[in-house]
Amino acid sequence: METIHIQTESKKYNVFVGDGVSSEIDSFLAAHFPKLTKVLIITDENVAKLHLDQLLGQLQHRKPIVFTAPGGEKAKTFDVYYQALSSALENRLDRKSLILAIGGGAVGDLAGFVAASFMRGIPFIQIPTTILAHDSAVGGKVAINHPLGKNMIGAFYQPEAVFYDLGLLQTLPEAEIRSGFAEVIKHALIHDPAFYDWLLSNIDDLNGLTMKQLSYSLIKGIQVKNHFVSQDEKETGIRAYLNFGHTLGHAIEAEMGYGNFTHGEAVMIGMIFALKLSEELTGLSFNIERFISWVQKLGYQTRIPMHISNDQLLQKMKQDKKSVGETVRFVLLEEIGRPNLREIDDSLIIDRLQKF
Ligand SMILES: O=C(O)C(=O)C[C@@H](O)[C@H](O)[C@H](O)COP(=O)(O)O
Repeated sequence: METIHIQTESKKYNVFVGDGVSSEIDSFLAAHFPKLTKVLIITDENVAKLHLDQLLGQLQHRKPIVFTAPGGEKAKTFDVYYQALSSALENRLDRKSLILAIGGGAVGDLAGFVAASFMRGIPFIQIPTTILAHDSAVGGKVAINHPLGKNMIGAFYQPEAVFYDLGLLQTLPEAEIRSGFAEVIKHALIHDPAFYDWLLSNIDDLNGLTMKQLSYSLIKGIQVKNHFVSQDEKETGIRAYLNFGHTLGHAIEAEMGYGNFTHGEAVMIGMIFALKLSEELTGLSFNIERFISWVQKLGYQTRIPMHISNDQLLQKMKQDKKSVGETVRFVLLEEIGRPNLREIDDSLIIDRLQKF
């Protein structure tokens, strides 16, 4: 087992990574929450089928309450958030209760926001079941979506611990692997050129990832994440670099309808667009053609779906949290591992979207 120490301004906690680490949760609860009253598990319908019995088995004596959300981004609506809070109230959770988030990014975001807002905040633990969650489960961004924008209602609220059980990742469908691995590639591009080179030379088939490759990729990604969140928990500065690829990525997701296009696949298109802008505006010297053919081989789409209008995308980008006033800001790269934030004119965005 590998332990990564996360240290933000508000909280220190550990991310435990390894095959079988989720079997340590009960002893963690006993050691750290001796006065624990109730446990609410928040999961989704897909994860529940695959992993819930195994986790319930070890927590049986705590008689956990289970709230099951719909799969994917459909978990991150006002309605589902309200239902989860109602379940916490009806089952009489109190301030000595705890929430366990078992699932991917969407479940973690929902459960974290329920934990942050229930009685003004109760503890929660993340048990990620996807590759994407190496990003979303660490750093404390918790949120639900609004039809006008992704993650628009949320908080910065850190978990007590993250139990990253690699055994739970064995059943991931291909699209989910691709979605999560896009964030791994993002972490390498924004901060770690050596890791990027390693990915390029070692990863050529996302379905054939070995346990060693997977665990190395996740650990490296989490370390990059920690680098940014430990210095800027609330995104007043460098944390925004973690949003590389997300300005256009979030707009594509919103235009496609949440859940109809995976987060990571939208971010991959956003990263390619941002790399092209970087070449032009920051002088980035990078072999984009090689990058594109590598990610195409990994199964990523590299173009914006045809039916989406560029004007609509621009409107969505203006609602991005990085925008200031009406001006859209993109994370660009000066070099691999050297990001910066740039304001980009609407006319340039529209023109480059047309040529993309
Ligand atoms: O943790 C962060 O900070 C990130 O920006 C990570 C992103 O990969 C992640 O998708 C995040 O949820 C998006 O952030 P948002 O602030 O644009 O909602």
